[in-house]
Amino acid sequence: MTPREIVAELDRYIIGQEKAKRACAIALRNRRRRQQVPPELIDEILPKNILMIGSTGVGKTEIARRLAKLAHSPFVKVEASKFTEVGYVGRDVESMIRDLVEIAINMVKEEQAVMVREKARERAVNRVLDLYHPPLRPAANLSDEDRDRILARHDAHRTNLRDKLIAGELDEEKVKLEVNDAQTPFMTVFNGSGTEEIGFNIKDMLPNLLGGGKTKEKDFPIKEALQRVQQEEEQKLIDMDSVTKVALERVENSGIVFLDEIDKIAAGGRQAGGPDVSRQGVQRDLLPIIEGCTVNTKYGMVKTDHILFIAAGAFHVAKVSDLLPELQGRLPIQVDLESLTEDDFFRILVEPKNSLIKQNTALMKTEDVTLEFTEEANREISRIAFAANETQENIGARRLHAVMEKVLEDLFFDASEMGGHTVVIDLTYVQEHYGDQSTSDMKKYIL
Ligand SMILES: Nc1ncnc2c1ncn2[C@@H]1O[C@H](COP(=O)(O)OP(=O)(O)OP(=O)(O)O)[C@@H](O)[C@H]1O
Repeated sequence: MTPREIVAELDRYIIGQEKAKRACAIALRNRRRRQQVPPELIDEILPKNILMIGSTGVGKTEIARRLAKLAHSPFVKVEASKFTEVGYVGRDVESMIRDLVEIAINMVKEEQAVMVREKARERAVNRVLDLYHPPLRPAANLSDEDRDRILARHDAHRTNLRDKLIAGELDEEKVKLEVNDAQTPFMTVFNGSGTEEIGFNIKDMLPNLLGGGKTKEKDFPIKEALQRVQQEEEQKLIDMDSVTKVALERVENSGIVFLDEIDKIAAGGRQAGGPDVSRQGVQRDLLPIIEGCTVNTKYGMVKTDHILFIAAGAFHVAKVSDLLPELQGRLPIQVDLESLTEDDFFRILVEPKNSLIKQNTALMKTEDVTLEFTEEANREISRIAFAANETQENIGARRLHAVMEKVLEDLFFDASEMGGHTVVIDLTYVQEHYGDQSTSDMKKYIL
């Protein structure tokens, strides 16, 4: 996609923040451009990583996440303040690459699962049918004629059952499945790096010790049995070697890491606590990863050269210049995100493809309740959210979620008994349902 197309696509979800959207679109395109230049030049061209500066809830993560979705990129969001310098107890910075790989593995596995789903479903139907009505083994002393006749009848019956099974008519019938009887003990292994991987490996190595080898039979309704067996068959059909290969390639060539709260590891960023030296240590550890190095993961080595890093922070206390100059250099594209206005709130409420209004309307539809918001109601919700941010903590557009939840609380409670009705959320509805003195007389609003 060209930067223009990327921005147009981002516009469908994110209101305003034009500069940030442009910067991200350019960075994404430049990564591709850099991958295509002659190899001897690649090292000369610094990757164009981004630093987004803006308060909480103004769309920083949303832009990065949407960008990743557009590019089908593995995406991970990590908080820089959670890291500790190598050699100290806690998460080391390389773990973000391991997390990214894990995400990519799941992503590719899911894609492959979709491709083998039909085949897995067919196998699951056959297996569950065998359990429900096993194939017949006629007695050996029968004449050929009798055997053929019995088999034909049995087959016809099975075909009939098969159709019923597929049609869901046998969903409530029971079959026995073997299930793993493992009671995996809760175990945490602390060490400086990659805690999660060590826990995992021990489990792999010593399945019997952890009861992983034992199975027992259990009754399941056919509907659930089908799902379980299908999942099992999907796992069998998925080629893990190819999943790993594709996932590693995808991380290296199109991975995106969103490094939030980068300001908290800057010198002068008071919130993080701890001495400035340790925060500087984390910054130093970040340098090689952002610049391009090789990280060892349990799936293999990963080169970080082409991973796109988007760092973000509010920089209310610390300043960008408090970051190590080398780190600033690795984040050459710096963009300020604007604070959102009341009008932005209104647009965020209604315009995006996944806007809160659309989400809640869809939720209500599942109860056969039609929800209609009037423009005045949306204006009022935006006004309340904006005012709350002024008087309380400013949490950006997240405030809209909080206000909306409160406004719709009664409705969410009652909706299950209101099927077939239309509810109009107008100005008075919002005013009456927001705030502690909500006078929840729903009847007035039901059409
Ligand atoms: N400009 C915007 N357009 C549309 N939705 C937005 C915008 N800004 C924020 N939102 C919505 O608000 C919520 C929070 O936004 P987001 O996660 O991007 O915050 P952020 O700026 O990354 O803050 P933080 O650094 O605290 O994570 C999201 O659900 C998002 O949908």
